[in-house]
Amino acid sequence: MKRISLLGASGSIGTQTLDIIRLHPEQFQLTAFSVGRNIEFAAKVIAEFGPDLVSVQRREDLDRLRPFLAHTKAVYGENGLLEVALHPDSSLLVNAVVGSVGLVPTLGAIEAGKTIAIANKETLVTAGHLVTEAARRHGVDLLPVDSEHSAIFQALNGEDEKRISRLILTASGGSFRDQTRADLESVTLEDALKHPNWSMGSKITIDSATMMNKGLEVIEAHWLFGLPYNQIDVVLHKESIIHSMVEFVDRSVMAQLGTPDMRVPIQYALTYPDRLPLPDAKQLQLWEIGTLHFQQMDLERFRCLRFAYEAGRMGGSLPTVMNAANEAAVEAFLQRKISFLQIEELIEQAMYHHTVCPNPGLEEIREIDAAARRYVMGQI
Ligand SMILES: NC(=O)C1=CN([C@@H]2O[C@H](COP(=O)(O)OP(=O)(O)OC[C@H]3O[C@@H](n4cnc5c(N)ncnc54)[C@H](OP(=O)(O)O)[C@@H]3O)[C@@H](O)[C@H]2O)C=CC1
Ligand SMILES: CC(=O)[C@@H](O)[C@H](O)COP(=O)(O)O
Ligand SMILES: [Mn+2]
Repeated sequence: MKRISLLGASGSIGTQTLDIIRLHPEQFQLTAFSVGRNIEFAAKVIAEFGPDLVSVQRREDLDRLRPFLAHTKAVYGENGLLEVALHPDSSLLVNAVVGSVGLVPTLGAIEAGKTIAIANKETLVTAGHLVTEAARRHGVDLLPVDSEHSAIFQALNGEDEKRISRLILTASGGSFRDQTRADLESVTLEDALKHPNWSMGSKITIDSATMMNKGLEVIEAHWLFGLPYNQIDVVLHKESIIHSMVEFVDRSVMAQLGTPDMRVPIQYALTYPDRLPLPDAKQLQLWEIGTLHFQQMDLERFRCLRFAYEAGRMGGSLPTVMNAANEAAVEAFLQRKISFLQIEELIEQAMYHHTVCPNPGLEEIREIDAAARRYVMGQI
């Protein structure tokens, strides 16, 4: 029996993780979980799974949750996320929270020797050097949940990194893949939230539309698989059937395919190195799809992808700034305070304005993250 702590249970990845736990009650048990503001959902999870611990984002929400607690202890805020991650009975942390708020609980769980199933890419982007170094020191596995990284992990199948020549991430192109830059001047929030292939939380859906999602994923791949940026490529593949590829030194390319369904990589991270059936996942029938399309990425059309390569290559605190500026700008777009194209303008300004700190520690990361958010808010 694997006992699981789950951060971000009420989100898109969180609810699908609960589906997997529900599907295999003999394999998995939910020990502790967090939500943000969705208290009704937390009450349902407590009634169904009877976990030991729940964390909510805000202290004032504890009163709303109290009538549903029974034997479940309730905590709140960033310390609450850490307490969930550190629950002594859990051996696995599924980090499905959105944003760099996931960093401290991830580092805490690694230091406590727990396996990490990581969906929360912002944590790896903002402080990949700290997370991977802590995982190495404590002998902890970082198991990818993100579909592209799970695809690479599966295609690698334990091969030594010396035999890899290139990682090839696929990008759907997001909501505006067929629009020109001129078209982007007048797109709306509603348009941006319509992802062609995946149903996901609002922040990542906007990231897909700006192509920042792929930028974050390039940096995530660098940290998870230890390859330099000149060995990480992106190809536009509008069907999202090939989830990513690995090219080996002999030019052989391994790809992982499947119909778009996040429960597949989530379940693989939970069962690794084993596999379990997922009977109601739609079988891939290539004849139904007929044709798969591929296109070279245009880094002027998708400027956020260029920013991410620049931030990743420069390293130090620049990825922290890019990530925090993106989080703040996307939040402002979701609140209709800025236009779609202002997201990338604000990120570029924040990166330009920052003096890079070469090897930031946790406290510096937190300060630089907060400063980048303040900078973006000050420009709006
Ligand atoms: N959705 C997907 O298919 C994929 C997602 N990812 C990554 O997984 C992560 C989660 O994405 P997704 O599930 O789509 O996001 P959602 O927005 O659907 O869910 C986010 C979760 O985090 C909680 N949350 C948000 N802010 C805070 C906070 N400050 N403190 C505590 N909890 C908070 C939310 O709580 P509440 O709703 O209760 O307020 C919710 O449970 C992201 O990093 C994303 O990039 C990666 C690959 C695919
Ligand atoms: C499902 C998943 O992993 C998302 O990150 C997805 O990849 C988004 O698609 P694009 O960023 O390629 O549009
Ligand atoms: Mn992805």
